[in-house]
Amino acid sequence: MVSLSDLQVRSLGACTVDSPLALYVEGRTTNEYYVGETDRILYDDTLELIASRGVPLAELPTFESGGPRQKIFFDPATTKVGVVTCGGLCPGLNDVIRAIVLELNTHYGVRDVVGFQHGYAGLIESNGHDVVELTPDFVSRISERGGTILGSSRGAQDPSAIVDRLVELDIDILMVIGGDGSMRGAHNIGAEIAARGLSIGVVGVPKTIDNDIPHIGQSFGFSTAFAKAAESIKAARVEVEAAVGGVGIVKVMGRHAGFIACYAALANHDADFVLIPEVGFSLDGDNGLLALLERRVAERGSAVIVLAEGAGQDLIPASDRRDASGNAVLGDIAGFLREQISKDFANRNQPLTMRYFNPGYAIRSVPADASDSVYCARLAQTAVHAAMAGRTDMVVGRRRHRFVHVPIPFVTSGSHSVSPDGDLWLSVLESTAQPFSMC
Ligand SMILES: Nc1ncnc2c1ncn2[C@@H]1O[C@H](COP(=O)(O)OP(=O)(O)OP(=O)(O)O)[C@@H](O)[C@H]1O
Ligand SMILES: O=P(O)(O)OC[C@H]1O[C@](O)(CO)[C@@H](O)[C@@H]1O
Ligand SMILES: [Mg+2]
Repeated sequence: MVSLSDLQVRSLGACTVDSPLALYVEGRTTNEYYVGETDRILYDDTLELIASRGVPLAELPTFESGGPRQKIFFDPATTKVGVVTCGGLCPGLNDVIRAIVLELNTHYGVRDVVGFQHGYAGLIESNGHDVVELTPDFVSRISERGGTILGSSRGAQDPSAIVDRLVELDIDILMVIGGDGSMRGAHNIGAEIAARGLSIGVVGVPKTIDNDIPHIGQSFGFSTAFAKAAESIKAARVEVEAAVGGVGIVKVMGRHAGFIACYAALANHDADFVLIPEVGFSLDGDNGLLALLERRVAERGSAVIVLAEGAGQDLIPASDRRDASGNAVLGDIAGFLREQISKDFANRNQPLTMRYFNPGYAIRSVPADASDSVYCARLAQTAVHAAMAGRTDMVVGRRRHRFVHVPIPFVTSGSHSVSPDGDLWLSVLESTAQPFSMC
């Protein structure tokens, strides 16, 4: 059960420096669009949930609000900030970098901003990666490009060596743009900083096209990524409708969470089946995928399956392979399904035209769309406000339209996934007309 103490954000110390942004917030109190500095944002969103806690108002779990403060911890004239991007690519990484640099420069007057190349590896001196000066000019057009101008990487790095490097370079704030693994790394760096009694802030902007980081609302780039995946589903629909016995399989990313598959399928209602890691399915039996597929092709002439890469892993031999960061390398469920479906149609002498689409990296290497660009900029601005106010070991998020600060240990204590009992999965079932249980 979440408690207020889980949501307390760590601070480097008292805020005693006048913020250059003080005028913007002077005299403002909480309203529909703004949350006052001393006010907090509710974790629960229904009366019943709140009432069920049975605690006084002041003890309800609540988040610290994001946004500029009147007083800040760091003196902008002497503050140096480092930025790093880690893990897989995601639309909007460059938008976040750009907005961090511009917010620091334009509003706070922080001139000293540097970028570390290729993730945490760039913070290990012996790796020999250059430290890049991030100026407003340098970042002005970068959001037009996909990827990250800083590069990224996976793989473990020693937090002690990273803190040595931060100290050597006089960094006051490290901004980490990365996924769950990166945030675990950021927490370890923050712990090493605290153990040495240093005043270096570590603030994260969570990144994941899988949308699997909990408590932050929707992650940036997710919407761009699923829109791109939806293009392949549309193409699959066109292909299978023109074929005899057309069956399309569209495999999309989603190691442990099926959000991309669900949203991409819902985007244009072109899917007949959506298979995700959170909901098991069988191949055989009256309610198994093969029988259902056979019936759907008989009824409608064709079918499209949207497949998250992490779905149906229990149907194929388990692999103990891991990537450099320790993430499980998944088995090839798409290859397995193609083979099984082909065999099944052949056994029944039913014509089959299989069309396989794997949009793969194409959905995460594109630039952010306009909506995601706005979201990236606002998350980055919120992260800068938090960092300048001395907050540390935290990430920014947006819950029910309010920007919030979330402690890193809270976001890394679990993961966000599609609930089989939730309204998103119900929408998918309604859209595809696939049965509630395929087992
Ligand atoms: N448990 C952990 N503890 C400390 N550092 C970690 C941990 N997991 C990952 N990291 C570090 O964070 C960086 C990125 O991690 P990872 O490759 O898992 O990607 P990620 O941040 O989770 O992004 P995504 O999974 O969305 O691509 C790597 O340098 C890795 O060493
Ligand atoms: O090939 P890479 O870079 O390890 O990334 C693959 C993984 O990255 C993710 O997109 C998360 O960033 C997963 O969905 C996917 O399995
Ligand atoms: Mg991850």
